[in-house]
Amino acid sequence: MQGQAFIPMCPMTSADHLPLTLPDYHARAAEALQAEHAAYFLSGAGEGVTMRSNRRDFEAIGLRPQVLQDLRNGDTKLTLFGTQMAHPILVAPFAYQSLLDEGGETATAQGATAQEALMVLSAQSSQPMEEVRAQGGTCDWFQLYWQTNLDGTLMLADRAAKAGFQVLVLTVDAPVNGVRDDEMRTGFVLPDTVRPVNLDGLPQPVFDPLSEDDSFLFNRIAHVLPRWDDLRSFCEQSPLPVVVKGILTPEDATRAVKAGAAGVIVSNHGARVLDGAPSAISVLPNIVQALDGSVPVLMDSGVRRGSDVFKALALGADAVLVGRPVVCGLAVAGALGVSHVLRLLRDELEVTMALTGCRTLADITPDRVIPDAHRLT
Ligand SMILES: Cc1cc2nc3c(=O)[nH]c(=O)nc-3n(C[C@H](O)[C@H](O)[C@H](O)COP(=O)(O)O)c2cc1C
Ligand SMILES: CCCCCCC(=O)C(=O)O
Repeated sequence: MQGQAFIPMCPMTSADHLPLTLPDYHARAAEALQAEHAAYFLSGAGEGVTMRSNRRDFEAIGLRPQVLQDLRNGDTKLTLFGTQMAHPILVAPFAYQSLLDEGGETATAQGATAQEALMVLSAQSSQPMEEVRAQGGTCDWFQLYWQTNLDGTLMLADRAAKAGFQVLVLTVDAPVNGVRDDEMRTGFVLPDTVRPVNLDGLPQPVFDPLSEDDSFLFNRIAHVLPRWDDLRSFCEQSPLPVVVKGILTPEDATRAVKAGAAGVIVSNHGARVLDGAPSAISVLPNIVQALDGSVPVLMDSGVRRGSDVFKALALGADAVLVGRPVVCGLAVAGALGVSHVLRLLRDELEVTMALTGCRTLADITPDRVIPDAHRLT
């Protein structure tokens, strides 16, 4: 053997190796999913303008190293709504998880629990909320959309409270689906085996089949869409604190808090709704400033590395949520994949903290980042 090159029996190509990074998970998921499922889970609205901004604007933010800091006894802990959490990375609510892995939302909850990551269950879950909760663990928040009227929305909220969820997330940025070019091209439809089971029995909007209105949306759907007064009534009567998800301007953030929101999530829904909307990270600082510490501010959309978590925290977020990374973890390796992507994000956050001299989350202040790194010399 001496002097001979070692030739492995089974040479590993880049596609063969175990997924080691989040981009590996993304590549594997894109390859493994049927085209129409990849379109639903991985692509965004329109031509992907907002999708690209979500990444570009994170990448434009630089990090300021800090050396020789005392990092002993550091941690990534925080408290949100009275609950202590090991780190600030939450699993975003996303629909129809059984399309990705037969374990569905339960598998995601297991992976999240293994990493002490709080999970937000989507109302569009493919498994009953009680079954997912029955696993125990960290699936403690429930996300819902407005359900036609206040009674329907409260019905779902009361059921979530009875199931033991602790916080409700009301998503307000998708009163209608975005225009999803890729879904249209691939013809995505839900198969008969997967449906939003938690919505069974809730009021459905009644449309007049004989109406001659020429705009289906404005004339026949708008009357069941929520307005600010509805948010106020819901916050007043909700059995649990309500966090409003899908805020992109300081005006809407302030209005949501005035209406009773216990927190807001700055988000463009992972670029799935309004193509052309700004990235969440670019609007975060102004929203944080407008709310001035009155309620917790979370953010999502485009978080792909632990350093992105760090950047969002430096710009004022209390915590972040991740969607696609968990989608990919679940699609590639079920609960184990979810756990692995969350571990990678946690580790990267810790490494970023160490290299910027931050011992705790409180040390991650705005001066640790360079907002527009490309313009600075
Ligand atoms: C396939 C898919 C389904 C989603 N379903 C929901 C949902 O049911 N409710 C909701 O509030 N947000 C939903 N979202 C948006 C996520 O909660 C989150 O805002 C977004 O994924 C964050 O962006 P990221 O994927 O870039 O991390 C969904 C996202 C994806 C990718
Ligand atoms: C009217 C919007 C329902 C969408 C449910 C799932 C979701 O939020 C998504 O992004 O897809």
